Amino acid sequence: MINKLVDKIVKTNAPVVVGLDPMMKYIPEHVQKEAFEQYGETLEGAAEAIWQYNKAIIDNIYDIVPAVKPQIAMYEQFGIEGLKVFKKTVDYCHEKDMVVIGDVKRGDIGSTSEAYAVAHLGKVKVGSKLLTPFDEDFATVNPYLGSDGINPFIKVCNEEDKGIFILVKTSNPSSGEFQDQLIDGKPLYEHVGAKVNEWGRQCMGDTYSNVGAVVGATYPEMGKVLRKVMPKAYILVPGYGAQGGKAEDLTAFFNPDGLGAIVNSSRGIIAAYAKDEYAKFGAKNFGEASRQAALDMIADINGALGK
Ligand SMILES: O=C(O)c1cc(=O)[nH]c(=O)n1[C@@H]1O[C@H](COP(=O)(O)O)[C@@H](O)[C@H]1O
Repeated sequence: MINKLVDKIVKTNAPVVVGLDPMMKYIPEHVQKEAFEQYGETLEGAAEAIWQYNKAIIDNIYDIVPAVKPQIAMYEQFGIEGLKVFKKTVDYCHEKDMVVIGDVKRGDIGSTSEAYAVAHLGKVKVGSKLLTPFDEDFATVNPYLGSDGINPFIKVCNEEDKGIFILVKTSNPSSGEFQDQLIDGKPLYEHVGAKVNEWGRQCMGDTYSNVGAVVGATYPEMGKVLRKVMPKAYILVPGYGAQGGKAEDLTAFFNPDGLGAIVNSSRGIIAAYAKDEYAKFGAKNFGEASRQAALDMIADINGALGK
C-alpha cells in the first residue's frame, strides 16, 4: 500500500493528508440543523451531521489530496452510529480513490493485536467466509507493548498489502514525559525509531516500507534525527497548523528524494470556514473553504521544500 500512497503523492504533488476529525463544534449550524430535523437530537442525528459534513469536504478535496486520516475517536464518541459513519467515510473515500489512514492507535498483547489488525486492515473469518470489517489502507499503531503488539499488524500488512504508522515521537506537549527518557544514553523515541527501521524490513514496498512512523511537526529537531534512523519509513507528520507546526520546520522530515513524509492537518482544513482567512466563503460553503485551505497548505509545504 505504501507504493500506492507514494504514487498518489507524486501524482498530486501534495505530501498532504487531510484529517477527518469531525468535532461537533466545527460542523456548521445548518448541517446540524438539517440532520436534527431528520433524526432528532440523537446519536443518529449526530452521525448524519458528521456524514454530510465529511461528504462535502471529501467531494471538495479528493482530486487534490492523496489521502485522508479519519480519527476514530471523533466517531466512536457517538457509539455504534458514529462507527457506522466511520465505515461509510472509509468506503466513500475509497470510491474517490483516496488512501485511507485509519487513526485508531491500536496495540495490545499479541492475540488482541491480531484482532485489531484483522478489524482495521484485514479480513475476519465467519464460518467458511472471510469478511472485510473496516478496510482502511493504513492504521496508526502504538508500540508500547513491543514486538508482540506489532507483529500481528505486520503479518496482516504482508497478507493484504496494507501499512501501519507506528507512534515514535508524538506532537503533544507532554510527549517527552516518557518518549524523551534516556536509555543507554539515547532517548526512547530513538530506540523506537530503530525498531521501526527493523520491523520495516519485513514489509518493504518498492522504495519505502509499509511500516511507517508518526513524528510530530512540533519537534523538527527530533524529526531530523529520526529521518536518518529510519530512512525507509514514511513519516506521518501531524501537528502542522492548529498545533503550531510550520512549513519551514517540515523539511527535516523529508528525504533528499523529496519524499518520505506526509503532513497531516485536521482542524486547519476541515474547519477552515471558521477562520478569518477563509470567512469570505461563509459557513454554507465550508467545503469550498476546505479546498482552498488544502491548496494553500500544499503550496506552503511545496514552497518550503523548494518544489
Ligand atoms: O497519530 C496521529 O495522527 C497523531 C499523532 C500525534 O503525535 N499527534 C496528533 O495530533 N495526531 C493526530 O493528528 C490529528 C491532529 O489534528 P489537528 O491538530 O487538528 O491538525 C488528530 O487526529 C490527532 O489525534
